[in-house]
Amino acid sequence: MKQYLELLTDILENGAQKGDRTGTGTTSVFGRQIRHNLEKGFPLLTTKKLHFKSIANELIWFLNGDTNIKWLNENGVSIWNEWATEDGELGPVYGKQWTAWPTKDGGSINQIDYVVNALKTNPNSRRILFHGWNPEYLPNERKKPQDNAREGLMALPPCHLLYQFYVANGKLSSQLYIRSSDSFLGLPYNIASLALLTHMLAQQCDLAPHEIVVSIGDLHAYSNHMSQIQEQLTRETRTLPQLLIKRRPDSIYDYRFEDFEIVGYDPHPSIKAPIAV
Ligand SMILES: Nc1nc(=O)c2c([nH]1)NC[C@@H]1CN(c3ccc(C(=O)N[C@@H](CCC(=O)O)C(=O)O)cc3)CN21
Ligand SMILES: O=c1ccn([C@H]2C[C@H](O)[C@@H](COP(=O)(O)O)O2)c(=O)[nH]1
Repeated sequence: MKQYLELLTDILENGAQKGDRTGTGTTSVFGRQIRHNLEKGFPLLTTKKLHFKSIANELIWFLNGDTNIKWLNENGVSIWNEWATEDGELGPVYGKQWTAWPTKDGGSINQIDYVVNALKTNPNSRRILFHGWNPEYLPNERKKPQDNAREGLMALPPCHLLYQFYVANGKLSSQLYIRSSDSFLGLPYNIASLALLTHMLAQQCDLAPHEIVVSIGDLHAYSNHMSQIQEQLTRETRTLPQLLIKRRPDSIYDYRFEDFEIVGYDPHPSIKAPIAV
C-alpha cells in the first residue's frame, strides 16, 4: 500500500487550495488511480490502525438496503452518525439505490442481484456494474444533510458511486469510481470495502479474487488533517494481512461480521482526525 502514501505525497506536492462545502478548506488534485492485486494480501492500511468492523458492517448494511443508522450503531459503527436525522434516517443513500433503485411505476430494481446474476451467467459481459448516482434524489448542497434527509433526499450524494466488475480466466477484478475522496479518513475505508466486496462476490460466483482498481475524481486532504498526514508519511509500510472468509453464506446478502477474520494485521497505531461534516 505504498501507493496510498504516494497519493498523499502527490496531494501535498501538486494540490491546489480549494474551499469546500463543509467550510474546512482542502488541498486537492483531480483524477488519480490506485491498483492492488488481492493475491498479495488484503489492502487494510498498515501505516495506521483501521477499524475493520466499521468497514465490514457498513458494507453488510449497504447490501441489506438499510439507510438508517440504528443497525450500524447497534453493531458498533458510528461513522454515519453526524449526517443522520434524530430518527437515524439518511434518506435514499447507497443501500437504497444499490438494492431498490426506484422505478417510475412504483417498483424497484435490485442492482446487486443483476451483478451477481451477470457474473454467474454472462461473465464476459462488459455491462457488469451498479451505481448509486440517482439524480432524482440528490440533496440540495446549500441545505444541511439532515434537512435533505427529512425531505426524502439523500443526506449526502454517493462518493463511491460506480462499481464495475470484470472476469477473465476465472478471476474477478473490480473498479470503483469515487467522485470525491477524503484522502485521510474516507479513502482507506473505500479501498478496503471494495476489496471485501470483491472477495464476497468472488466466493458467491466461484471466481478467484484478482485486482481492484480505485479511480478518483477530486482527491483531497482537509486542512485540519495536515499534521496527521505528515505523521503517517513518516511511517514504514508493513506486510499486509490476509482475509479469511470462514463460511460460504447462501447469498451475497447473508454475510455477517463473524464470517470474516483478518489474519496477521500488525498496523502502526491509529491516528485521530476530525471529520468534516
Ligand atoms: N468528510 C467526510 N469524509 C468521509 O470520509 C466521509 C464523510 N465525510 N461522510 C460520509 C462518510 C462517513 N465516512 C467516515 C466517517 C468517519 C470516519 C472516521 O472517523 N474514522 C476513524 C475511526 C472511526 C471508527 O471506525 O469508529 C478513523 O480513524 O479511521 C471514517 C469514514 C466516510 N464518509
Ligand atoms: O465513502 C466516502 C464518503 C464520503 N467521502 C468524503 C469525500 C468528501 O470529503 C465528503 C463528501 O463531501 P462532498 O461535498 O459531497 O464531496 O466525504 C469519502 O471520502 N468516502
